[in-house]
Amino acid sequence: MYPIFLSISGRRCVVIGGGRVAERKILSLLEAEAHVRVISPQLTDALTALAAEGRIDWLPRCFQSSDLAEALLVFAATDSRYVNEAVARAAAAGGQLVNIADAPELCNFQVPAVVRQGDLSIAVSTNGKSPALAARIRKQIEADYGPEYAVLLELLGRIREQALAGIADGSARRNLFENLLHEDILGWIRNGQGERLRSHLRTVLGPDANFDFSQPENNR
Ligand SMILES: C[C@@]1(CC(=O)O)c2cc3[nH]c(cc4nc(cc5[nH]c(cc(n2)[C@H]1CCC(=O)O)[C@@](C)(CC(=O)O)[C@@H]5CCC(=O)O)C(CC(=O)O)=C4CCC(=O)O)c(CCC(=O)O)c3CC(=O)O
Ligand SMILES: NC(=O)C1=CN([C@@H]2O[C@H](COP(=O)(O)OP(=O)(O)OC[C@H]3O[C@@H](n4cnc5c(N)ncnc54)[C@H](O)[C@@H]3O)[C@@H](O)[C@H]2O)C=CC1
Repeated sequence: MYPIFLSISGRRCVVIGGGRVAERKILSLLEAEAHVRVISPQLTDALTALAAEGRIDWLPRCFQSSDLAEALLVFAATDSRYVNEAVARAAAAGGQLVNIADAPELCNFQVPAVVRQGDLSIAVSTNGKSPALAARIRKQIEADYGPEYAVLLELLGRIREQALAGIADGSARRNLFENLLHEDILGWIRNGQGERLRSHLRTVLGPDANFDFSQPENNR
């Protein structure tokens, strides 16, 4: 398996089945701003509400192979092995990316367990050997990666954008990015030591740096 982070905003994703597993997949697709179409005779209450609000398209019927047209990603999450296999075959015929809920061997992509803090994402895969272990590891990681990572990334992202535009020398830029990551920087953010953080940034960026230092403190 080759790990990537995919931009699916505004892209059509088709989910066959509307039960508990389909619901979990659909909620994460909506978080990524996908255009979700669900094909299933029945939906969970949460999915029924999303369909009523127009946040997902619902075709209240059984799967037909023509349903996969224009889908970037295809998910089969029915309780019928036979239907899920038919979805896998139709997707393979169209060369599409497909996830089959009850058959890891028919998936050409699997959904990882994910920890998020702002722009930081940490994804865990067990290659289908134990989703329960993936979920356990996700919870352990979550305990170690608090909101200070989101604040730090927001800050580093802004500094990096300015450095990419303003510092022509690549090795000088790399040194700067390394030096920014002081071993105590997360602690300063976590503990609200804004003055200590700003003084470090001034040291690394230089006294003349024209940079707005306000965000990390406000974000706490
Ligand atoms: C191959 C894969 C395909 C895919 O779905 O992409 C797949 C397949 C199957 N899952 C099954 C069972 C469970 N799946 C979960 C939960 C999650 N499953 C997810 C991913 C994946 N599941 C992919 C592999 C990822 C990997 O291993 O790294 C997560 C990470 C992501 C997500 O789905 O969003 C999400 C946790 C999210 C989180 O908590 O962070 C739980 C726990 C629960 O429900 O709480 C159980 C019950 C406990 C257990 O069985 O371990 C079964 C057997 C069904 C049966 O018994 O019949 C199959 C089919 C089979 O194995 O044959
Ligand atoms: N990949 C994963 O993370 C997990 C996968 N599973 C597997 O996922 C499958 C689904 O599990 P649940 O969501 O709990 O089942 P469920 O019984 O809650 O939902 C099944 C859904 O499939 C729909 N359906 C049935 N036939 C259909 C057809 N011909 N066309 C379209 N939709 C159809 C039903 O209307 C229902 O909405 C099971 O095979 C289960 O073993 C279970 C747990 C986790």
